[in-house]
Amino acid sequence: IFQQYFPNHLRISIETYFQRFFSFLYPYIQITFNEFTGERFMRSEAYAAIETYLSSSSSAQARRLKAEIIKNSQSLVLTMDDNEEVADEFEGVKVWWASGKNVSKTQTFSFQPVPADEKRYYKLKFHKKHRDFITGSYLNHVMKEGKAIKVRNRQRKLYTNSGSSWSFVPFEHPATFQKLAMEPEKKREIVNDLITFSKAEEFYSGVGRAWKRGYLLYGPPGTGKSTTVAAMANLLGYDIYDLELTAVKDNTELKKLLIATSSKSIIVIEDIDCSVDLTGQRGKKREKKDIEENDPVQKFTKEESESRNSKVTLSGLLNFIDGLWSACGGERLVVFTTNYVEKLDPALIRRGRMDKHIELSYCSFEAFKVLAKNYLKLESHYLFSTIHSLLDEIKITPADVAETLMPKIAPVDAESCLQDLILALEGAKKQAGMGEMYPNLKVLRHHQNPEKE
Ligand SMILES: Nc1ncnc2c1ncn2[C@@H]1O[C@H](COP(=O)(O)OP(=O)(O)OP(=O)(O)O)[C@@H](O)[C@H]1O
Ligand SMILES: [Mg+2]
Repeated sequence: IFQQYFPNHLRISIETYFQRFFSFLYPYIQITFNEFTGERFMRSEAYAAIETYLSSSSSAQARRLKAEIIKNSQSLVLTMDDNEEVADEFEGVKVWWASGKNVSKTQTFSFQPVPADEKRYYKLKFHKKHRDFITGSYLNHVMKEGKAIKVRNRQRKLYTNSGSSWSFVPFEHPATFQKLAMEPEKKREIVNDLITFSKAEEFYSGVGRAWKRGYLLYGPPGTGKSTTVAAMANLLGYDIYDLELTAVKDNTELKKLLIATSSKSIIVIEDIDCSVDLTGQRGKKREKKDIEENDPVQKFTKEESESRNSKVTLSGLLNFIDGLWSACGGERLVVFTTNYVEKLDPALIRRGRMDKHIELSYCSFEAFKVLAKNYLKLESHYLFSTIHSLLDEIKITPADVAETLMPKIAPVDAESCLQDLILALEGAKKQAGMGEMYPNLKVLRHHQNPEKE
């Protein structure tokens, strides 16, 4: 009726006045965040951040939810369904979020049903007196929090290098510091160091250093070096880049790999002493240093040609650790593990490159108690005192202790496991004694049955 009886120009001005009048009375402001903006196939970053941000409050408030599987089919995430509304409060200001979708049918002729083109959006509604606060601090908070939740929820990855690129599998190692057999004091120190590092972005930029930290884990085989790396990744929620140096062609490829790593990650080089020929390279490095003092240009060309036709060198590795870091931002840990710390070049492990040196050693009684609790659910036992005095005398790795404590029959018989451990320790003690008496005698290890010896 309105369209029929009012002339066109009158209709437009009535509509405009009506809208003005309405917005004068209506005290709220709305902002729409569309899922797709501009390029049809680029999902809006803001929309994704809002979706994750709202997933926590919406699962408590909304009546209709959408479920989605993330983390490699392991956990469900709930977000609000279309046309739902949830309220949120930030620093005492209340806002409302509503979800919705616009459906536009595509006009193509086909016998098969064409899926409708759905455009989802979130609408934010707030009182107009909070305009500056909402468009400033509140939306910043939403974006930041949304991204942080996404990082927490993501499936973490374990990368390995193949050629000059990384390939990955989901990282699902269950190791935690809680379960790690180590003196409590040392454990606390490492955990504090890691957490301080992960929160120290401002400190690092304040003192003008790249946000990275180097750890050197050393100790005999089976003392938990690799397990500690996994526990570090789990504690901080980082990805792991397991760098196999022997598979890297040259220094250039090493740099390429480095640049391709992401922020919030641990770059591990296991058994660093076996990866590069450090003694050989040290000689070369000295020679190079002499040249450098005499003729910098000649030194440069020599290094260039060396890096092009040889394998990874010590100097390449050193550049890898500190040369390029400042260029690619973000937090990173570099971890080296080795069985022979004394074999390493001092240049490689000086402070500033490897900031923290952690020795992982044979199993102490404190460490044993953690293992007994993990494997046998034992807090105390009358055999503990015997084990305590044996552990003070005998060097045995946590891996060997863990092996004796592994349940071999069901139901678990804790006492027989502890007896096994005592036998193993006594066997080792006997061996050590024989070794002292006959230093040239090679004794085979029979942990389970020392009588055989
Ligand atoms: N400190 C520890 N706490 C708990 N478990 C441990 C510890 N040390 C070793 N283990 C157990 O022993 C096994 C071997 O440990 P891990 O691979 O971490 O040793 P490693 O020090 O990396 O040895 P390698 O030098 O041979 O690489 C692990 O599966 C783990 O279960
Ligand atoms: Mg290891």
